[in-house]
Amino acid sequence: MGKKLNIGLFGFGVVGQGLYDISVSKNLNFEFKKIAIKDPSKKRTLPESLFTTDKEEILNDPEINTIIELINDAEAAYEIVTEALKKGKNVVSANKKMIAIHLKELVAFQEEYGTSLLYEGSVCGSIPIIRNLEEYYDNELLFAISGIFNGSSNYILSKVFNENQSYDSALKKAQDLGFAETNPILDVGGYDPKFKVAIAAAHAYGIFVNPDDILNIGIQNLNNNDLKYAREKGQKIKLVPIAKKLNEATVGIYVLPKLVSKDDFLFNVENEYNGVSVQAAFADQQFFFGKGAGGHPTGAAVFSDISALRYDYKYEYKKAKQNLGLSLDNNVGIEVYFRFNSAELLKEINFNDVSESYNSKNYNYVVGTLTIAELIAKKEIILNDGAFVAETGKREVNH
Ligand SMILES: NC(=O)C1=CN([C@@H]2O[C@H](COP(=O)(O)OP(=O)(O)OC[C@H]3O[C@@H](n4cnc5c(N)ncnc54)[C@H](OP(=O)(O)O)[C@@H]3O)[C@@H](O)[C@H]2O)C=CC1
Ligand SMILES: N[C@@H](CC=O)C(=O)O
Repeated sequence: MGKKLNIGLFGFGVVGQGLYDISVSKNLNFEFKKIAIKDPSKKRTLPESLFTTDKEEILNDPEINTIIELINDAEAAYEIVTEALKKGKNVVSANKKMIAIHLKELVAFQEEYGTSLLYEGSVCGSIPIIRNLEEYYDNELLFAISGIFNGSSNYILSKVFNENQSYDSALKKAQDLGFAETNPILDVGGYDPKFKVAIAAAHAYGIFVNPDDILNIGIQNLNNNDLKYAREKGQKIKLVPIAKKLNEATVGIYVLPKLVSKDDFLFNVENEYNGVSVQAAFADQQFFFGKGAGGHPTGAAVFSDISALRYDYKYEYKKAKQNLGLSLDNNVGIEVYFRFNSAELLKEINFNDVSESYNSKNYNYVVGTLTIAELIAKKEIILNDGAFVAETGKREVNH
């Protein structure tokens, strides 16, 4: 049955409540001793005596040996998680922003204080990708890991593409269903999948990358012309993060919308579902599919981490310990569909070549190749123009 866990839970929102619902369905020898929340005036589904707004009441309780951090504030989460690890408490978190920004330091804290931090729910909700990267692919050379890592933006894309709903109403539904981050620009702007791919890259390649160095352009400027372009080509638009090995020394990591064809597994990943494609040297391509957002799917991943802590499970960061010496390189060439409003913007963008160009009063685009570094340099003016960029995925461009 494993050792008894006395749990201090932080956060009783979508995921916290989802976790609680799951926990009452099975006796795993753990108990929620206290739950920290922010707003004491909110109505709760559990007795008031279980709740506190004082984090120290939990962190200083010697009986509480396990902290589950499920709050919607990355900075406060960092304080809670580091204090818990330093006090010898094991932690489960689903806070991808906090983990991606601080991962290197969090690994060091685990080693220094002999504690364990697990975060399966932080990457692609219910899909057990971190444990698979850690345990199953520990000795496998990985060429790439990519897919759909954000439930909200995929939900929006499904609704606008398949059901002709408006972008705004689809976003509102994703928020109402509890899929979206408190600030939804994290979802639609590609920040959330960037945090997730940065975490996955640490386990796939042993590199700890500052998320600020990774390109993220999302679906925030998508319009009907972009949808029409994809439909005419029999394709769909998906928001796709990728981490891919470029050579013996470098890895390319970025998040961009992508035009995907019927023969791509991602084509049929709809709504809040996520899909993770792993391209490995010997196993070849493998595909993981499951719900990427929502209280119960994410709660299930958190529940599995809690269960693993009963047996003192820790990530070993095996790829990082292999000292592969890999680093991020943004000098990656890609082909993009680039729809823009102002001709001035196009003049600012350094394309290596342009294979297709269309101009009319209300719709202008080019298809051409450029580097991720160029998109990073011009990201602000691209977004301010209302331009939309999507990788075509058709041409492998040498870098
Ligand atoms: N929703 C999803 O599908 C998924 C979410 N995640 C991640 O899980 C985490 C939680 O998300 P979610 O449940 O959706 O968020 P919610 O907004 O639904 O809930 C957040 C909870 O955190 C509490 N809270 C906020 N600040 C503090 C604080 N300083 N101390 C104590 N409690 C605090 C809130 O309290 P109060 O109730 O008083 O407002 C609330 O109960 C986030 O990191 C998110 O990115 C990960 C995967 C999927
Ligand atoms: N906002 C996130 C929640 C899960 O990580 C998403 O939509 O995927």
